[in-house]
Amino acid sequence: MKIQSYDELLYSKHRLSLMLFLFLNFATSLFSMLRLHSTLHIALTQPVLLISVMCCALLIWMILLPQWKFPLLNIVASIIGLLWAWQIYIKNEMVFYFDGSFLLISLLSVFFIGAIALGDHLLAFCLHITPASLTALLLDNGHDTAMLLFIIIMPLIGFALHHVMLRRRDQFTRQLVRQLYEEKETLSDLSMLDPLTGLYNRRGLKNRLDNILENHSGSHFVLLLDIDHFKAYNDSYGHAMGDQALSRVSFAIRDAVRSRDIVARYGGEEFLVLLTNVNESIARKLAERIRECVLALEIPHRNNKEVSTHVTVSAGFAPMLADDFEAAIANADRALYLAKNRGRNTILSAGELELTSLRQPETADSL
Ligand SMILES: Nc1nc2c(ncn2[C@@H]2O[C@H](COP(=O)(O)OP(=O)(O)OP(=O)(O)O)[C@@H](O)[C@H]2O)c(=O)[nH]1
Repeated sequence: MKIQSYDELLYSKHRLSLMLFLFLNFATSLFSMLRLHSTLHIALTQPVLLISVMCCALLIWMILLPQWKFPLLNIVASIIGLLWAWQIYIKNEMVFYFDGSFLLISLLSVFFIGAIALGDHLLAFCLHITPASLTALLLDNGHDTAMLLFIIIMPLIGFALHHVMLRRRDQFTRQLVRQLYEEKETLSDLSMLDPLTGLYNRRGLKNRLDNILENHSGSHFVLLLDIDHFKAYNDSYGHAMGDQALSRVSFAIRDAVRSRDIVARYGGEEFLVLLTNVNESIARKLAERIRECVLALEIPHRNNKEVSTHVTVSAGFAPMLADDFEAAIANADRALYLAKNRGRNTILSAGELELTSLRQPETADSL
């Protein structure tokens, strides 16, 4: 789960709270109307009518437009709180004998709705209960002030504590989600790297390639490099020294190219460099620079005598035409094969390969 989806979860909780709040107020207002008619035979009061119409309209709106964002909880809570305060004021005038119980019951019903629907929303809860609480305290004229204050203050303390706990839990969950997400990213990054050389592996290369093909439309070249006589190197210096040589060569390759080029370990002692936004002459210069840098490492290689006394690489490169990566690799591989045949420590392009194959029939004709 990402932070965004956690926020979406919180938002849907917020939306449900608002819907429950509207429903409870709508039901209470209807109940209040029915009682007024049946027992006291008094006409409908304006605040109750407004509450029922407003709640009903908002509920229908929310049901019909589920995708609509409704950051309305605080506003709706304060408006309905004011309307209930108005209703308490009007109804208080109609109560014949004042014994304080009407105010207590009215206040309790306002708190009851707030407690059920706004338990997780301290501000909305306070906005909802404040008008009714102040109205009840004013109308009470000091008769039952202690009882009213008790009814007001106790839930407030409870909700404030509950709110602090919720905030902590929320912070903890956010931190946990963020941490898990970062760890997932790290693991995903690691799964794209070759542990010995720190270069991209095939998976990482594929990932970067997709990215490049999506965002850069320039001309790209694929360069395949292979360490010369590496089997012989392993045989005479041992596998551990072979690993060290591989690691040093990979650093040299990374250093020789530009930061925007993608360097990957493509096979055991084979490397692939994706040269982005280059023409053939720059691609050749970069390949040549790699060859020189590897040679300049001066890693002794006594079984490479026909080429050098140090570790060398051969390379073949080819343009990536029409974003066809596989075709470019196949062409670069053929050029690499020919570079090996031409004595190693050599660089050849796919273009030169074609020229060579064109010249061969000519040579045959002249013979
Ligand atoms: N030390 C070490 N050796 C490796 C690793 N991966 C591949 N190799 C060795 O690289 C050698 C590749 O040998 P070959 O494919 O025969 O090619 P080569 O000896 O380099 O000869 P040419 O490519 O024709 O110059 C094999 O001996 C593999 O064991 C590795 O991670 N560490």
